[in-house]
Amino acid sequence: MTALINVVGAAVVDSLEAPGRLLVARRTAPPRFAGMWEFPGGKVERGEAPEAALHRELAEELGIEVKLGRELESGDTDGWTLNEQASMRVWFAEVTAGKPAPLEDHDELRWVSLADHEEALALPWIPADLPIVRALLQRVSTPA
Ligand SMILES: Nc1nc2c([nH]c(=O)n2[C@H]2C[C@H](O)[C@@H](COP(=O)(O)OP(=O)(O)OP(=O)(O)O)O2)c(=O)[nH]1
Repeated sequence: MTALINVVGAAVVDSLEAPGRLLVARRTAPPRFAGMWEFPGGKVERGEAPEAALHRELAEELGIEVKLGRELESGDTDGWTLNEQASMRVWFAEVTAGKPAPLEDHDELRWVSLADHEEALALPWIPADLPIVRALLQRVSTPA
């Protein structure tokens, strides 16, 4: 699929080398997504590289700088399908500066276990994110 809207998201983990926890964020808007959990990130702007968009969104929304790790491959160059119009590419990331805070678009951040899959899966995620979360949990429990 060729997405009209390109979204980028971060799987912020405590350590890229040995991920044990994942940082998840609860949205405040729009109403259909408010209260649901997601990967922090947002839309890529015209002329912007996806990785640059992700750094920008993480600085704006959480006040952090990150080092990006590998991409969570979806099998599609556009990334993971969110709906008929939008796809999201997701990268692993580790905080290099700042302490994550819900500055914009979120009212709660939470570090969840990557070992106890139920902790992450029990959250009310944006429904389109669930296959991504499952793939991520699978990915981190399978050594490269
Ligand atoms: N950031 C993010 N957006 C997601 C996820 N899952 C999902 O379906 N989406 C959708 C929600 C939105 O329709 C779209 C991303 O839009 P956004 O509102 O986060 O983008 P943005 O920060 O650039 O904000 P704006 O341009 O709408 O003001 O992708 C996810 O895990 N993270």
